[in-house]
Amino acid sequence: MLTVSHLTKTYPNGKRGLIDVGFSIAPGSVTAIIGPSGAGKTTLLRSLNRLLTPEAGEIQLGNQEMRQLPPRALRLVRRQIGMIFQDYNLIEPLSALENVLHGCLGRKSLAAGMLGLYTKEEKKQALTLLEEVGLGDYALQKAGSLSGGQKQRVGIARAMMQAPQVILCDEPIASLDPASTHTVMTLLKDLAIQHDLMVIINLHQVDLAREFADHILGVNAGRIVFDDGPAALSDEALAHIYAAPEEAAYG
Ligand SMILES: Nc1ncnc2c1ncn2[C@@H]1O[C@H](COP(=O)(O)OP(=O)(O)OP(=O)(O)O)[C@@H](O)[C@H]1O
Repeated sequence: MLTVSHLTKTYPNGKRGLIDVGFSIAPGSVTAIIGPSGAGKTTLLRSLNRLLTPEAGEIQLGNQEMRQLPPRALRLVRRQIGMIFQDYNLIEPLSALENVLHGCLGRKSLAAGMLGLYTKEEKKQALTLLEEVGLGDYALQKAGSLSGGQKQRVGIARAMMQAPQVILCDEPIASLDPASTHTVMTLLKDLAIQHDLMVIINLHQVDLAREFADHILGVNAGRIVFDDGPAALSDEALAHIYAAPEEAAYG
C-alpha cells in the first residue's frame, strides 16, 4: 500500500507545486493522474520517488516513511520503485537485453555494474522479462533500432528487473501511435495484476484513463480535486478537474 498525506512541495521560486495532497493506492492496480498542464502531475510523480523533496507531509510505502529518509536508506527504498519515461531513456547502442539488465544496477556494487558483470540468473531473468513484454526475439537487437512501442516495452522490462512494488510512468505513451499506446497500456495493466504492482501513470488522455485505470487522481493547481474510480468520472467531475484554477479551488 502507498499512502500519501498532507504532501506539500514549494519550488525555490515560491511556486507551490503540491498543496496538502493525500491519497492511498492499493497493490494490483493502475492509477492515472490527470489534470491540466501545470497542475502538478509531474511534481507529484517525482515527489513519490523523491527525485523532488516535498517540505511537508508523508509518503508511506509499506512500513517505510519516504519523505524524510536520509540518502542511504532512500537508495534502498527506491529500488522498490521503477520508473518509465516518455522518451524511454534507453542506451541506444546497447542491446535490449543489456538495457533490461541495467534495471538491476541499483542492487549491484558500482564496480560490478560498470564492468557489466551480471549473473547467469540475472541474464535469465532479463530474458524472461523481455519475453513477458513480447520481445523475446529482439533480445540481442540494439535498442536504437527498435520502434517506439518496442523501446517503451524494453523500458517496462527494465523497470520490472528491479522487482519493484511501484512503477511510476511519466506520460509513457506520449510519443506512441494508437496501436503501440494500446499495447503499452494493456501491458502495464496486466503487469499490475500479475505482479501485484502499484502502477501510477501521468496521462494527458482522459479516454485512456477511463479505459485502463482502476483509480483516477485529478489534480488542479497543486491539489487533488478528484480521487475515485473511472465510473465516477462524470462530465461534471471532468469539468472540475480541468477548470481554471480558481474555479477548482472553490468548486
Ligand atoms: N523547477 C521548477 N521551478 C519552479 N516551478 C516549477 C518547477 N517545476 C514545475 N514548476 C511549476 O509547478 C507547477 C506544476 O508543474 P508540473 O510540471 O508538476 O505540472 P504538470 O501537471 O506535470 O504539467 P504538464 O501536464 O504541462 O506536464 C507549474 O506551475 C510549474 O510551472
